Amino acid sequence: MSTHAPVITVDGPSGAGKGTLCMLLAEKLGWNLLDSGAIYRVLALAALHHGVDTESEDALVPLAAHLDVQFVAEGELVRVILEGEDVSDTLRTEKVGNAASKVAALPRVREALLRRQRAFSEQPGLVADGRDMGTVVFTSAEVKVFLDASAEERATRRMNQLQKKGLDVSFSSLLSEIQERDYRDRNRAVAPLRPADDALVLDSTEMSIEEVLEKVLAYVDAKLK
Ligand SMILES: Nc1ncnc2c1ncn2[C@@H]1O[C@H](COP(=O)(O)OP(=O)(O)O)[C@@H](O)[C@H]1O
Ligand SMILES: Nc1ccn([C@@H]2O[C@H](COP(=O)(O)OP(=O)(O)O)[C@@H](O)[C@H]2O)c(=O)n1
Repeated sequence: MSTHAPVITVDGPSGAGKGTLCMLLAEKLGWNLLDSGAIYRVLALAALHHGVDTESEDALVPLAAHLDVQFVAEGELVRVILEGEDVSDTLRTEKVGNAASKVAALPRVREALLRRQRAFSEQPGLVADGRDMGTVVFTSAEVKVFLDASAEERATRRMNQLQKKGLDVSFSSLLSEIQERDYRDRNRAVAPLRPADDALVLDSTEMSIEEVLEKVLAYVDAKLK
């Protein structure tokens, strides 16, 4: 049995900059990284591939328990392999994000994915990105951050991100998708999106990526001392 590894949790809504911050933190500290949203996305995609209803808890639980997924580090990128197929690009679409937030609202589905997420906690430490990392999955984490930003700023960031990939997207449809997903994530009965009582809450609306990283690194230093 391995000794306890320290954990930093970063929770918050879509587009707040969690993935970016977690990647930079993991790189800087040389720690492992858990993108828990990718696990919910993979499950949603597996359901779509197998024609399983994304609202049927009974059908989704066995799929969640037997998910054949691998996360393969490739330089700075992590490739996601589902049932032998590289699904890294498909996974990031809004369609899959939206389906992920539907499967993620089902209590027994969340339960089935808990162990898989906790298994990422290995030496020398873990940076965990999600919605309930600090409130449910790693409640005794040494450092907890809740990263937020206004919905308009998050939709703008997502639009720029998609445009850089050559995708044509409308701001208004992105904003309403983000608002719909926020509402579902914040109001579900199990593991709703909210800051842990002991989390540092950071509103990044007016902050650059560098400013967010600097502030969080200073907080991590102070907490781990
Ligand atoms: N503080 C920030 N200011 C401006 N853009 C940001 C900031 N943080 C992240 N971004 C950009 O916003 C987009 C969404 O960030 P991401 O890390 O994927 O968010 P999340 O994981 O919370 O959904 C990315 O293109 C990223 O480069
Ligand atoms: N720990 C987590 C992570 C994601 N999720 C769900 O999975 C969806 C996709 O998560 P994500 O982190 O990949 O989404 P983005 O923030 O990248 O848009 C979210 O909208 C949540 O509904 C969750 O319920 N719990």
